[in-house]
Amino acid sequence: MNPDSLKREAAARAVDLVEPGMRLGLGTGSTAKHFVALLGERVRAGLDVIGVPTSEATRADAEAAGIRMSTLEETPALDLTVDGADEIAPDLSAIKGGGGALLREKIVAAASARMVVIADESKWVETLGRFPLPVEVVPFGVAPTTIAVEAAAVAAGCAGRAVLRRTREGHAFVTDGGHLILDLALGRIPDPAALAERLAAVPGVVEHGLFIGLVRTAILAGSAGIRIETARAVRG
Ligand SMILES: O=C[C@H](O)[C@H](O)[C@H](O)COP(=O)(O)O
Repeated sequence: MNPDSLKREAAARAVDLVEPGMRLGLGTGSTAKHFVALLGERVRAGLDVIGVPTSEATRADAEAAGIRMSTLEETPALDLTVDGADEIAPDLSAIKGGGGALLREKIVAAASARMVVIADESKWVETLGRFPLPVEVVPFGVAPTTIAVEAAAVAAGCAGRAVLRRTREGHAFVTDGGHLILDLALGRIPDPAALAERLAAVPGVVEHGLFIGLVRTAILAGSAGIRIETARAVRG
């Protein structure tokens, strides 16, 4: 099965978790896109749910699929968020933000009683860090912020270059919130919690793509079928 079919399999399993009346956080990326499409099919067949999108791209997809949309202002507490991930470790800590949506994704996930990550099995890793960690920063002072982000990594026991994300056309990539993304290539993150704390303390950093203690369930699709991993204890 090709990776896109696996993503769809994982998304289909997550749709089975949706119950009538649920307030849903809708993730961003190629895997979450399958979830939105499949959810749309259920909605058009009569399922009543409300969705809060994690990006403008997802908002457009969800609206096109016929899903009733809301905002966190109108609906500040959500029942379930289903989103993709760039890497997931055995403790269900994750790296997100490959599509640049990490800030809204984290806000939506934190407002949800439950976060489920859907992915093909290639995203499962023993240790986070092979995927460059996205760090969302304000444009003002991006040069010193970049230096401080690299120093934060060293202080947290890892090291690597932070590179400004660019579009294919060579322009700086700008997030839905009007910020920039630094991709921090570390190879391996021995202590994600320590790195998260260090990055959060850097002036100019808006958010980082380490999701720690947020993911409750990971639905992983592989050639041998679906595997479900559940966090033992999250958020105390
Ligand atoms: O910013 C993007 C998100 O965090 C995505 O959920 C993540 O990059 C995974 O995307 P995909 O399902 O396309 O691999």
